[in-house]
Amino acid sequence: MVATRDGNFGSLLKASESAFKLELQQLVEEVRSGVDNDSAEETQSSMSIPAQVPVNGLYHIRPLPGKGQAMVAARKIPKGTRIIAESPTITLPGNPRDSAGVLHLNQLITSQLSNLPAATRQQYHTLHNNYTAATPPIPPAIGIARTNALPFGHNSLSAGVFLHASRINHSCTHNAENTWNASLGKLTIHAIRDIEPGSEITISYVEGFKPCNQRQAHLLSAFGFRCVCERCAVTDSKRKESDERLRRLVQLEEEIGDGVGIVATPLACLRKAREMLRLLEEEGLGGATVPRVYYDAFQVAIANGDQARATVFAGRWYASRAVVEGEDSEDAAKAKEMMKKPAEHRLFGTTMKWKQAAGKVPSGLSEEAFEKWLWREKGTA
Ligand SMILES: C[S@@+](CC[C@H](N)C(=O)[O-])C[C@H]1O[C@@H](n2cnc3c(N)ncnc32)[C@H](O)[C@@H]1O
Repeated sequence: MVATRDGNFGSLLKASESAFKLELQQLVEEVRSGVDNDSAEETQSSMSIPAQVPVNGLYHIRPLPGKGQAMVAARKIPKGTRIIAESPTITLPGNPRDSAGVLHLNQLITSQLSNLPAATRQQYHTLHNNYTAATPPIPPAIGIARTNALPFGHNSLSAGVFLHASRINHSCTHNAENTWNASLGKLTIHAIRDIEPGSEITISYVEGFKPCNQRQAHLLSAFGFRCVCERCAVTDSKRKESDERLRRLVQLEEEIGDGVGIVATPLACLRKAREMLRLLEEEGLGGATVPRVYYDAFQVAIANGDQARATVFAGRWYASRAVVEGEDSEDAAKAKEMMKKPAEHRLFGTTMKWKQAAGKVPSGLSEEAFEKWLWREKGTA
């Protein structure tokens, strides 16, 4: 069911006790300030109402031992569900942790906060501040921005602080992914695995394929905690295996990304893409890299004139992108277009080495045989 903001607020008012009047007033302002959810059953404030009341029917925000506040699933959240779509409370032109101009940053944040309702301002100041003991001291508004800023997309310089999404803790085996939806102008959080009721909803604070010690160093210096997730709290030999997979993922990503292999050694490129998918699965990383790899495989096929395989890869690119960002994301729309018209891609026919019409996707094959065909294993055309 799609909930409207007014509708949610109206039902909350009816349900409220007078003791919550002030908090509900804060809630009005908070809801107006931009928390939204496509699949929401109800939208409620996590910070101003009792913790046992689920927000949007999907999650609670409540404390967890050793982690401060956390976002916890209120019911089973299937893979691909949009858990939240939220407007930033404040926006920042760059990563506030990189910023040298503390005075300028403080002015930027305080001037945005001063334009917000008092309750939203108050809520901003309840967010976690990991920099209270910094030397030299830094203003709380900046400490909060540094602790809670989430980027507006992969490699984006801009970032924002969010009243709900910024409560999501980190895990290296995160079950949700944060992305910026440019057409909505909102940050979205999607479940990238099924999430059981009562389980914590987590995202990754670490970019790329960093080995365990680098992840730990970053999390400790930027966020002040030691990660004890299932990928970090393992035996030395398991950690070595994991680090080796990550090293190989970095290498494969670089090799595929150089662009030359797509036409010079396309078969090797396809093998590398397939190996990446296998390693990602072994590492339990089901996030935004998966659609990127399928896009690479799509490009290999289409650059060499194979519209049949390109169609299938575009379908997988689309499906995996829709899981992490939703069907309304720009990249999902592009993938959908390529599924229908692969020959319209700019690389189509760079060579016609693998020329094949779109209608030549084989039917009636077993799953195994289909995969062999798709990845051009020996003996398949
Ligand atoms: C963006 S905030 C997340 C919400 C925060 N827990 C709160 O209470 O508002 C980041 C901070 O949460 C805590 N945190 C996040 N992930 C954690 C984890 N896996 N283990 C322990 N603390 C974590 C750290 O204190 C970190 O600086």
